[in-house]
Amino acid sequence: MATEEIADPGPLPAQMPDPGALAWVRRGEGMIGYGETARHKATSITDAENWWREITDQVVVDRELPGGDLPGAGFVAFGSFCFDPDNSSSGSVLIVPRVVIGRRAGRAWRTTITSADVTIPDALENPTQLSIPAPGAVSFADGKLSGPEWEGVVADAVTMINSGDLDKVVLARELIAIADNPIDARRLVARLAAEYPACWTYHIDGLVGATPEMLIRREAGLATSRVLAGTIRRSNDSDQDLALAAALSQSSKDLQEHEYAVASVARALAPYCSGMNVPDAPYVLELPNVLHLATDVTAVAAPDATSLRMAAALHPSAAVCGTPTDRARQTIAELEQLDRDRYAGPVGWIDADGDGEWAIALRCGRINADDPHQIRLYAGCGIVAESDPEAELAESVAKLVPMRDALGT
Ligand SMILES: C=C(O[C@@H]1C=C(C(=O)O)C=C[C@H]1O)C(=O)O
Repeated sequence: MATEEIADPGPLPAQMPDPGALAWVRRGEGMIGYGETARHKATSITDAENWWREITDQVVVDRELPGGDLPGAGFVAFGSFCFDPDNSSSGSVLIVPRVVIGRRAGRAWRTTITSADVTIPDALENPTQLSIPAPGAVSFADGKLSGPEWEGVVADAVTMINSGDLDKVVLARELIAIADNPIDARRLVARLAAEYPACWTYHIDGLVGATPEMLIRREAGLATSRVLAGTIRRSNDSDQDLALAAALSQSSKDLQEHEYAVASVARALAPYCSGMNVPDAPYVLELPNVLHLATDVTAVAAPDATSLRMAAALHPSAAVCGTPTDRARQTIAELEQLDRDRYAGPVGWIDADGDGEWAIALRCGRINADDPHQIRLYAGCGIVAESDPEAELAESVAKLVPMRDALGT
């Protein structure tokens, strides 16, 4: 394995040489990976962490980035995990690419990772950006449930919350997009990264999206988690958006939903950290399509608490599952009628020191590996006692906008 400093490569999404290339991009920084040195089909996040420890022990480092450590500039794996392996036909994966092109803090690098006798094909050595075909006309079909049927499921959840031991449950729905031409993840990555620079845009093994929610980032011993819960659709008018932001930050329904999510993160993180800071009140995170209540939790990570270990402890947080966790997970399995696949699971990367970023795979879709004309899009909403099914459906529609737009002409 060798890392060298390179001249600024330009926009990272334009560095993806083939539709399978891996991407992790935010505000122009991040990494593109291509080729595959190793792939691990993980049975759980903990299993992935064990595998990663084993292979990092075997790595021979020929060259490191001169002048210090930049997280990610070296041996890395990209990963994507199922939301609930017990209720999915899909699996989780950790991929070590052959080549990584990265940019961070004004520096750019190229890492080459090969196992003993693997040579890097020329096409991967010198990626040339071909013109990427547009998906053409795209039509949308409901998944198992239509919008009104999903509203019925939300109403059932509200009834359960009001009569039982469940406080909050996150219910999701899917939309199937069918395109005239095969859907190329590179085009989606480029568009999402341009439109949603504050989000983490990713592509790993057919799962592509731009998420605003960071489950856990570990960097040089500092752990950070961005918790989101409580959402309002934006208008097209900035004065009205200000009023909406004020309403959101005072809405007791949204504040309660948010509080459940923050408490679940703080509780799960506590055994792995010291000096945790949990702000008293959320701020409003503005995205082009929606406003979210947001809280950034920070803490000092214990030396052996790798980013994957903390992700295993945090997943599933109340932002994507509910409260109490087990009861919410069971309710999702009973009511949702959806294979969440890797939607709402951790997605991100880890380096040899255990630093890394694991976001929650939201605002995303999974390209059908057998038929790349199809992609399944997902969106979910936190349901609490005061939730209104019609408003939740509208919220899910707003959350589908980034992917729908990225697929558009
Ligand atoms: C579940 C999703 O989003 C989550 C649910 C939110 C909510 O209900 O307000 C807000 C952000 C996310 O934590 C999604 O985008 O699919």
